[in-house]
Amino acid sequence: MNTQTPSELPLIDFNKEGASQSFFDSLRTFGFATLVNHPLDMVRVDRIYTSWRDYFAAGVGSQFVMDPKNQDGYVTLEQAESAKGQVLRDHKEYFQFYDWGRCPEHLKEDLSDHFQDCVRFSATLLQWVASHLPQKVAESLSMPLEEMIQESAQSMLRVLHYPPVPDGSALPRAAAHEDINLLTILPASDGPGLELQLQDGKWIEVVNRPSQVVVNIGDMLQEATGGYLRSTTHRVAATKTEDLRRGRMSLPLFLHPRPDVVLSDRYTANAYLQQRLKELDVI
Ligand SMILES: O=C(O)CCC(=O)C(=O)O
Ligand SMILES: [Fe+2]
Repeated sequence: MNTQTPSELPLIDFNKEGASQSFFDSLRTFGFATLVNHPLDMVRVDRIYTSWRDYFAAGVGSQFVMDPKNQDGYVTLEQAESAKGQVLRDHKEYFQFYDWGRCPEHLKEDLSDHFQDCVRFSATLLQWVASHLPQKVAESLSMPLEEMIQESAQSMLRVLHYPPVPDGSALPRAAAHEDINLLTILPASDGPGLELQLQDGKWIEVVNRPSQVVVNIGDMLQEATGGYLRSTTHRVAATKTEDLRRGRMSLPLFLHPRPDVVLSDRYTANAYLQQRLKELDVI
């Protein structure tokens, strides 16, 4: 029997019979799954990239600077997080959008519509995950997975801009890290660079197809399933100079449970999040 992990992510058709099983298997093997024919509007995603690229280029007004208490708003290159254990900051700027949070009026409709679509889509994906968990793991959950996100004000959409990296510089775009949340919904970026780490330590490319959406497991889902579903280390690491000379946009939706949701004997979602934000030095 070949027990080696395959080295390429399968491309899963969201509407095909058996999609939920393929999705689950891919998450279990890679911590990542790639879907096509999904319900997200990719024309809108492209529009978001174009309008936000212009918005960042023009300079973000001080009224939108990130508020450390609420976490909504714009984070500058100088304030950007560094991945856990890293010294260098990631070379990125971003805007953290919550459905209750601040947003420039002319950019709000697309962002808000995309946010709502992602949350609806995620509920289906969480049902898919739940339907394939071994009984013992399913029974250990404090509540059904899709209930954990109902009425959650914590889910966050991040409009990310990685500016061109100067030739010869070693600035990381996004250094190796794991996501904190339950699931991350990542529609295709406008350029390559995303890589994930297999369990044997090898890095593989997450091929960037314009129509796809990538879904990955975050640490909270790992915690809630007692490690049955693992959150996978990933990074944005363009290696070609021509890619680094170009900026890059991406739009991850970090799906969070309500703060009071019990993830495990050790953590509520809120206790977990506060601990991780402290480690990242953002609070
Ligand atoms: O930009 C990307 O493609 C991925 C970003 C990412 O992993 C993150 O922001 O957590
Ligand atoms: Fe990530």
